[in-house]
Amino acid sequence: MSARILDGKAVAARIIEQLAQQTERLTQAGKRPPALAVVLVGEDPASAIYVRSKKQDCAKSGIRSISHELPASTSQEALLALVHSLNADPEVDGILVQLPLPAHIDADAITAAIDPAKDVDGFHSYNIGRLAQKMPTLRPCTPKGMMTLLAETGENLVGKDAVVVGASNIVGRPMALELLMARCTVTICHSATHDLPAKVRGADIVVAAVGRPQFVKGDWIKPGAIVLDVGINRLDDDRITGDIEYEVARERASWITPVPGGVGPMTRASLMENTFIAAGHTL
Ligand SMILES: Nc1nc(=O)c2c([nH]1)NC[C@@H]1CN(c3ccc(C(=O)N[C@@H](CCC(=O)O)C(=O)O)cc3)C=[N+]21
Ligand SMILES: [Mg+2]
Repeated sequence: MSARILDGKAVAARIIEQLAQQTERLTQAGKRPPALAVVLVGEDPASAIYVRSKKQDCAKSGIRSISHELPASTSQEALLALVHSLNADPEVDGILVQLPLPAHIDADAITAAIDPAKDVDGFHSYNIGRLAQKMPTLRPCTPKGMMTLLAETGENLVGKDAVVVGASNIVGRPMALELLMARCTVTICHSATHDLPAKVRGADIVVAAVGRPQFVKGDWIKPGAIVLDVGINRLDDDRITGDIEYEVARERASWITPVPGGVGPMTRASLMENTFIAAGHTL
């Protein structure tokens, strides 16, 4: 069997097209479009590329993007002051501070300073806590995008065994909470997990979010499993590859996300959706 492809790029384009129609209706009704403040500190080339694509997504969605590009030498106090002013600005609905931040800045303190109602990344403890209590508010973008892709499969998720490989605050943990809310039985694996292959072999749904190329081997995949690959690993020749051994995995999976063109574009589409929600609109 060869897996069906979960085409994140196509699904994301459809979501953004629908948001564009919604903005059109808002502006025709005399309302302002949703506004997203994007804060970039320093010159990390990957971050600069991501921020540029987020601005393009805003343009396509009709969202106003407000860009703040600060030097790498920016102090923690100056960045906190910017966050506080964006929190207080009624023209700003969503705030995204691009990660990673320079080492001299405490990223957790910045995340905590963002008004939870404007936290379109869904990283703030309040938003994570709401998700943990199955009363989600703004949901972390990458997990949210993966849940949208799972819905695209049309499969009933209830009772499925899900294995999340990677336990980060921004992907693995919130993805486990999303899958739990969808009534999967969830196992979170991390660097201290014993016999990872056995855990993955039992999974109906596999999520790989470890940030190491081809870390999850294709022959660990249970035949018929749904496979979601969060990895964006840049190779020496500038191509990108996922966390899963794709060529082998796709011969066993029922559905699989490609890299690129899978989870990444869905993260960005979810960010646009969250900006609408933060602006007080329903989708
Ligand atoms: N505050 C904050 N929020 C984030 O959501 C955030 C962040 N910081 N820092 C960096 C990571 C990474 N991330 C990606 C989003 C989309 C793609 C994406 O669209 N990837 C495309 C293209 C990949 C490429 O060619 O480089 C794809 O997978 O097809 C990748 C990576 C968001 N992040
Ligand atoms: Mg995000």
